[in-house]
Amino acid sequence: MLIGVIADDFTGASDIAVTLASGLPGEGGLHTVQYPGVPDSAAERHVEAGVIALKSRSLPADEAVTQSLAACEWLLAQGCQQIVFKYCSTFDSTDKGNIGPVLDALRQRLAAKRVVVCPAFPAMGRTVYQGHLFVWDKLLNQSGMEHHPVTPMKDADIRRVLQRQSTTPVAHLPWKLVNKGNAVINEQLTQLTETEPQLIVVDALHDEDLIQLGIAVADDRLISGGSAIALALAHNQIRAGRAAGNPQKLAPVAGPAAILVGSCSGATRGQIAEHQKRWAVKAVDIDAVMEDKVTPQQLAEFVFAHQENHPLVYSSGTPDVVAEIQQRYGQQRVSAKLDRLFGDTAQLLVQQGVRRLVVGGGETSGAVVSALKPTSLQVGQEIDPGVPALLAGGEVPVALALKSGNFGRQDFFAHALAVLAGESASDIGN
Ligand SMILES: Nc1ncnc2c1ncn2[C@@H]1O[C@H](COP(=O)(O)OP(=O)(O)O)[C@@H](O)[C@H]1O
Ligand SMILES: O=C(O)[C@@H](O)C(=O)COP(=O)(O)O
Repeated sequence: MLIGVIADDFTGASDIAVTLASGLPGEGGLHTVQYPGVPDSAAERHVEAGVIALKSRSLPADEAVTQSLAACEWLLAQGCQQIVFKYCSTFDSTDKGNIGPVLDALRQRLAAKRVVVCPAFPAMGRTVYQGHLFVWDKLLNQSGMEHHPVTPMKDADIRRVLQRQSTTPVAHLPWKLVNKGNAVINEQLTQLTETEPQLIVVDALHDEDLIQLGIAVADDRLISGGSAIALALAHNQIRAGRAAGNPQKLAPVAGPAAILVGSCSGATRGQIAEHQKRWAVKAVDIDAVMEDKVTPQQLAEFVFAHQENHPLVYSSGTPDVVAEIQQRYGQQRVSAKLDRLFGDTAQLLVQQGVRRLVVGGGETSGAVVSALKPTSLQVGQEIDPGVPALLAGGEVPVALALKSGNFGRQDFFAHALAVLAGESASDIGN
């Protein structure tokens, strides 16, 4: 294994996995496998990039650190020369962690003097300029992320957000220097860290900035960012003659399907509304969930009764509704109950024959995949930016798509089911 990634959630893991598997256009990528949690045995020899998906974004910081260090040890034992810590392109975290504490711990473990921090993902409108994170034309704290149910983002200055979480000094590399290309970036990163280690927030507006940054840090032991930090990482390995850039293909999976959605983002709520115009949709009643009155069996019955209509089950609510529910029951209790319900439902659905599963939301995806317990996920074609088709091996293969809350076209859910089955969008009546 050449490159090892520690991802703080499951959708983020598949986002960076497809970036590594795709590589730069015309060059090919790395043979990439996503692991749900730290594996208890060695990776297969042909794996060039291993992405460990943790559900650490919402854990207390000390637990996130312990899990991230365990992931790092396993990746090092597989031979990785470079470790990437992948967090969200909207830098999802709280003042108590977890990005800063995990970076501090990994930096010490890997004796890294300079660690780049770049959540930019230009394909999805996330750019970093003057140390501030934008989502399209809005500052992060005015983008809707200020209402996130678990990690509300109320400050767009990534330098300030990170410094509140980290004991390592935070520096900044502005775009006017990034724009000069990889040699200048490399030189600047070294200069900034001459006297002491630093976490360096790097501006990036275009994919090309991230490609130049990726080339500049080719020999860094530890780097960090959103998925676009990996744009040039396959290129670095191919250029060094350590990888050949072979494409990866997954066989399509037919059979019963279900869509489970726990993301409350504006994008996801729009996608649910679009889905509802044509297909079968069921909202779960949160009060009933909190009183244990909603069972996986009920949800499975709905799914199997509507197989012809791409059945979708969701818990998602508007910011007002979410705030009210959280006030009544407590955020952690609500999330724990919903995670459990979606995980148990996914398990039952697969037992009863579901072979294609699309999930909306990072935490929700973590709950679903953890309940299914696949040992690894093969990475296939990109369904939409940042969302690949995945294949959970085992006795019965299950095709998965794990959609980040904020990602995906308007008709994502039906489109993803079609792609997993190897159909074109027109086959589902578009
Ligand atoms: N109606 C609701 N009220 C309160 N919390 C909810 C509701 N529906 C889902 N949640 C919780 O909101 C969180 C959404 O996070 P996640 O699944 O990661 O989505 P995203 O990818 O948009 O961040 C989960 O913890 C989920 O359990
Ligand atoms: O970087 C991103 O935006 C995604 O890869 C990601 O981490 C998604 O997290 P969720 O929005 O919680 O699904």
